[in-house]
Amino acid sequence: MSDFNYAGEPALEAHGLGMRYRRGWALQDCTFRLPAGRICGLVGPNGAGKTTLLNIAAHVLKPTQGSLSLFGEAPGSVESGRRTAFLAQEKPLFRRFTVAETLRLGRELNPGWDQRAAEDIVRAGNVPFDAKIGTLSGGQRTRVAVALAFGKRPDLLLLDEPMSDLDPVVRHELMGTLLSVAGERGTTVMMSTHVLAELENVCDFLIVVSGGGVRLAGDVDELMSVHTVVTGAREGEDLPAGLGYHTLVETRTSGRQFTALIRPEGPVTGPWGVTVPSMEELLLAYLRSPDAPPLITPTAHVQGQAFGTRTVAA
Ligand SMILES: Nc1ncnc2c1ncn2[C@@H]1O[C@H](COP(=O)(O)OP(=O)(O)OP(=O)(O)O)[C@@H](O)[C@H]1O
Repeated sequence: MSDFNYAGEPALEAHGLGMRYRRGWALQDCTFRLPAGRICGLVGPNGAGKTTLLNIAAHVLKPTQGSLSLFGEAPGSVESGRRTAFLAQEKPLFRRFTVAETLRLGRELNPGWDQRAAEDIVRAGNVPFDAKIGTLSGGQRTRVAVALAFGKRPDLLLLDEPMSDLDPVVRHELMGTLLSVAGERGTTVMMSTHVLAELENVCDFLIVVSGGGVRLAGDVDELMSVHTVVTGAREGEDLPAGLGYHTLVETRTSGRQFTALIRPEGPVTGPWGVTVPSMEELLLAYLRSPDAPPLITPTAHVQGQAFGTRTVAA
């Protein structure tokens, strides 16, 4: 995709967003936008602030600083509530309700409810409609929660590690459903996960948070196009001097070899092998190097963005 979508309404936009708990700041100075219609992977180490960010977007938490808007509206507004569905890690469902009663509640609470989509998701997992939620396995409960979220026909789906208790086959199937439903309806998805391999071929947008800040954000093709993996021989104990001309995200050495993920600042010249990183390589490099200079690409860039986040030319 070379024609990046800069224009159009952002589904989610954060300005100087910060959240302080008693123990300290969980998020600080987060500024980025997620354009509508994107499938966004939200990645970061444990305690990075992913759940906090999703909880602010879902109006579960109120930020300490800054603001976040969903389709231009505050998270608590009727309009953004109607357009957004949140699948939290805990999946709070009424244990005494049956599956059918749970879906009926979804139908009563949501004017645009899609009963068929919700039922199809439940049926695909052979979950009995007359079973009480409290008697279901963790994975079956997750399936019902996914059905509730999809049945709402949201414009924005916020998913906090949604598939963590699902077996690999079900995970794959529900991910496929997620993609096809989102593709059909143009739903924006923001999904936190630790399973990096799962994001490849699924996400077209990435946000990496670490230590409470945004380290990387943007369109996947854009991000790939400004990073390069370089491999070559070390010079004595040091990396080749020419590498220092570029922005180094991560360097690793093994024996006399080095591998580096760089953001080239010009032609990469030298006796080195040069390859395009995979999404997993890119994400791992940023996760392993929390001190790498942050990068917010134009698709994720908010007008008047604070100094300290570097942008690349369009
Ligand atoms: N209710 C709370 N009270 C105090 N501190 C909290 C609270 N919730 C989260 N934190 C702290 O805020 C930081 C960010 O937590 P958060 O749950 O947002 O991270 P995360 O990226 O979702 O982590 P994980 O990948 O482990 O789910 C952590 O240091 C956590 O201990």
